[in-house]
Amino acid sequence: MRPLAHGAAHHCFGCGKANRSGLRLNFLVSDEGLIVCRTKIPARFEGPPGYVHGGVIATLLDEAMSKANRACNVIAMTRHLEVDYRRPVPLRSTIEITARHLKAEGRKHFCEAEIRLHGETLASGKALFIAVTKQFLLSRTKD
Ligand SMILES: CCCCCCCCCCCC(=O)SCCNC(=O)CCNC(=O)[C@H](O)C(C)(C)COP(=O)(O)OP(=O)(O)OC[C@H]1O[C@@H](n2cnc3c(N)ncnc32)[C@H](O)[C@@H]1OP(=O)(O)O
Repeated sequence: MRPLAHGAAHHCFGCGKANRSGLRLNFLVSDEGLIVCRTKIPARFEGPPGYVHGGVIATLLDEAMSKANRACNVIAMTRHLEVDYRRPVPLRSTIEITARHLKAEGRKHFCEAEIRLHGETLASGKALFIAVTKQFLLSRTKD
């Protein structure tokens, strides 16, 4: 596994190093394109007492899948996301988030992701991403 180089999105809520309120996730990538992130989610992202907020769980899955696209040199935005909340995700425990790019059909890219704790799958997700140009993605950065 090697560190996945990030793009220009330094303020990204998921991975931006300059976003002090964000999750500041770090991702690894394998030679086969598998994305892995091991992290502890701080208490400020609480939903149910002691557990991660469901919206944040969706963010973790979405972020990991977007990195799976990136590992394929694809810049894409999430068009459709589905999440299975199987078990609550505890705060402050080292969870493992994995994601992979499954297939592409034109601009459509299909990915899947999981969050695990001690080998048990707590949440999983699938998403459809649509490839966009860098110009489209950065078109609002000067506002
Ligand atoms: C600098 C580097 C930094 C790199 C930084 C990288 C940042 C990554 C961001 C991380 C992920 C995010 O959080 S992104 C943030 C959350 N997402 C968003 O805000 C996206 C908002 N949505 C949009 O702006 C737009 O919908 C787009 C751009 C995604 C797509 O618009 P579009 O180009 O008009 O395409 P659209 O027609 O809607 O859909 C394309 C195709 O998908 C099909 N399609 C649509 N929905 C479905 C569906 N549920 N199941 C199957 N297929 C579907 C359509 O039929 C169509 O098929 P066909 O007719 O073509 O066959």
